[in-house]
Amino acid sequence: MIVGLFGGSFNPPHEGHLLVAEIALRRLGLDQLWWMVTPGNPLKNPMDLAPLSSRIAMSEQLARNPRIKVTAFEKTLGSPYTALTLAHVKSRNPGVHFIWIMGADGLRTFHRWQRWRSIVSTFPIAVIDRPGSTLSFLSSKMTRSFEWARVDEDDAGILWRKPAPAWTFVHGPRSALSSTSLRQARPGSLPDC
Ligand SMILES: Nc1ncnc2c1ncn2[C@@H]1O[C@H](COP(=O)(O)OP(=O)(O)OP(=O)(O)O)[C@@H](O)[C@H]1O
Ligand SMILES: O=C(O)c1ccc[n+]([C@@H]2O[C@H](COP(=O)([O-])O)[C@@H](O)[C@H]2O)c1
Repeated sequence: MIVGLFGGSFNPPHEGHLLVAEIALRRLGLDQLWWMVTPGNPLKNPMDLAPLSSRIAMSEQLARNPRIKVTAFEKTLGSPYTALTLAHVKSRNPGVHFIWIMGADGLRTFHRWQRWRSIVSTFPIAVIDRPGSTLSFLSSKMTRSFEWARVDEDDAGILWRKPAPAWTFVHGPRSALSSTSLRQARPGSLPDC
């Protein structure tokens, strides 16, 4: 069993997220993708965040692929920190191969995530291209520190077999959508916090 972990604020979810999920399913050879709606990104302003229940409901409406499972179990864990989530997931699911999935813009701040080196050492990471961040791997502290652990994109389909640290950068169709632009275009459309 190969499972992709795709964490996000999804505030709101959009077609760009769906594209990332579909690319990950196909290119990484995933059996499932867990669309993990965070209780709150520790690096983002909570004032801008719609309630978890509405971000879950909107995600479920958007992600109809039966191999995509929308979940918010980090809320139950009581922690928004990815390092802790991954340690929990790993200990609870022996025998399952996990891959952490993120958009290329995430590389810019990855070294500010709590215990980021431990994240890199827990599961392989697939970075999916995003407009404006195609070259983020050149300057990211994470990718520079772990340059030796880069896996060729041609081997994305066997990334799950590689012991962490291992990461790859996946190119493909791109979407310029962002939750920020949607919030700005439809300021009244999200439920009040
Ligand atoms: N258009 C996109 N292309 C590629 N990756 C994306 C895209 N939109 C979001 N992602 C990735 O999806 C994950 C969740 O992103 P998030 O929910 O923060 O959306 P966002 O559009 O970046 O939101 P915001 O504009 O509020 O920061 C992150 O890993 C992010 O990099
Ligand atoms: O663990 C951290 O310190 C940390 C810091 C920033 C972001 N994250 C996680 O990164 C994922 C993407 O967040 P976002 O807000 O960019 O969609 C989401 O699962 C967050 O919980 C995690």
